[in-house]
Amino acid sequence: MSNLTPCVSVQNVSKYFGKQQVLKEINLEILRGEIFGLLGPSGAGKTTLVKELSGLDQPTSGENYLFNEKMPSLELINRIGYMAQSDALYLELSAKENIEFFASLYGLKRNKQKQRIQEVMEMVNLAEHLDKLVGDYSGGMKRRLSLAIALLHDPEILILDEPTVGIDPLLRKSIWDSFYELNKKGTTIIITTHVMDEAEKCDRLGLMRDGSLIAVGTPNELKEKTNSDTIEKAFLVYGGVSDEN
Ligand SMILES: Nc1ncnc2c1ncn2[C@@H]1O[C@H](COP(=O)(O)OP(=O)(O)OP(=O)(O)O)[C@@H](O)[C@H]1O
Repeated sequence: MSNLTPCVSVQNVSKYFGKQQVLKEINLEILRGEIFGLLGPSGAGKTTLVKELSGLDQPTSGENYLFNEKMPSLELINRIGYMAQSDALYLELSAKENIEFFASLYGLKRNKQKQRIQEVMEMVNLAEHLDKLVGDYSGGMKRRLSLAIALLHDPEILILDEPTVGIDPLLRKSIWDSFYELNKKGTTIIITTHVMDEAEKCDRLGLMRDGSLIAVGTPNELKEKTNSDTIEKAFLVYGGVSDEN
């Protein structure tokens, strides 16, 4: 649960790719210790926004701050864990070699590496598959390995771009259990999704459409304010689409 101190502040952020405006004057604060979900259809701008928060891209105008530091900031790299939508893994190497590579990038000390790698691989249920070539992993296994890599350095903010795509419901539940576990220990989690049941698991949600943040609140607030019994219906109301016809 959050302690009401913002750790992320998005201030008047707009982003253009050529002439296309994909983020439209976004203002948002994410609190320390919360699980914050960005929900919206494909193309809404979720990935663009989380990439900026991870320091991988920059706004055309406006500013993003993490821990009061303007992004992108090299100094913050070790405090952020980012899991991209597509896996950035070396298919011709084993999972162990992949994860060791990232552990060295993060500067994890040799004696700590082994223990930490074991911990995160157990968390995502892959400890038995450490020596397998990643090229032989299934899609879901690759997602889980990417998640393990994002967790390696025990980041204070974990930014996850559709982390459970291609993962079966049972494993999705166990991965969400790990998120809750990390969150209990104080990790702030920012997650993009277009899965409604996943949105319900977040402390607060930001609803995005066509580059705009159209509403922010707890799942219950969003439903109550729109007289809706589901987040999906609330989304339609905020988006200006009535579902009654
Ligand atoms: N590097 C880029 N160059 C040009 N256009 C881009 C680039 N990255 C994203 N876009 C465009 O920006 C818009 C928003 O894309 P973005 O990936 O942020 O959406 P999203 O909400 O994450 O969608 P999805 O759920 O499909 O990942 C899309 O129209 C996309 O085509």
